[in-house]
Amino acid sequence: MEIRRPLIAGNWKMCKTGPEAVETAKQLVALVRDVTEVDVMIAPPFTALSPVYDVIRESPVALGAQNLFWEPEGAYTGEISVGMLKAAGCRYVIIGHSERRQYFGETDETVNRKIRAAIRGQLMPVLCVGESEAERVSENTFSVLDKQIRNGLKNISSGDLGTLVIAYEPIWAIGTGKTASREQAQEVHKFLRSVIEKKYGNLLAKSIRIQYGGSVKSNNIDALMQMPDVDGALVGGASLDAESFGRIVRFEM
Ligand SMILES: O=C[C@H](O)COP(=O)(O)O
Repeated sequence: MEIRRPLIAGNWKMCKTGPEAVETAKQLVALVRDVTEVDVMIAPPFTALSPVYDVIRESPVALGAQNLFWEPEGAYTGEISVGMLKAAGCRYVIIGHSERRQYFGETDETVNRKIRAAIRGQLMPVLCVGESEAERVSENTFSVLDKQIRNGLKNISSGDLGTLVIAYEPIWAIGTGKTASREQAQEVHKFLRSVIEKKYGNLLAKSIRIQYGGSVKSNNIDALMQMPDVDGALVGGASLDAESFGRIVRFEM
């Protein structure tokens, strides 16, 4: 039986100071207070995690972080551990976003270490994968994604995969206004599910949630969510405004 609870997540990237994030979180809570059928998550910058948690703790909105470091503590200037994220109220953590791969040198190997640290610390990892425009044009989309998933999930057993979410974010669609068509998204999500099936079996493949990300807006979410293998969205720009993100959370099928 395939019952996957949709997960709509807002990645606020390097936007909003603490007070600005608190204000948006308050507006969002008022808009989605009665939402019960969808999991909602927002990932503000590190500096806003604790104050935002104070606003959302009694609401359906869960807190996520945008990154972590795999060591528990020590001399790692500028890094944040799983324990710190949990103490700040986080339940989710986004790992391997293409911006981190592109600008901060993250590789499949570091992504894998971060995923394993999140699982060890009982944070729900959102593993981001996606192909560039050149990789799509040269028809390498599937091989690129296959490699990102297999390397990202190296040495992770099926027992550990339970809470992991995959976010498919084609790089050419991020912040460009160029959304993948719902058919393109479905084709890739189905492929990703088949990769999980080969590695972990049918049951896990059917239960794992796969989000789409890349220029998701209030006017395209409904079409995307109608596709059978699209289980939610990882939203950037359109999640910065509570009204527009609230509408995305209330997608219509
Ligand atoms: O994590 C979110 C994605 O990078 C999508 O960003 P976007 O909705 O601004 O295109």
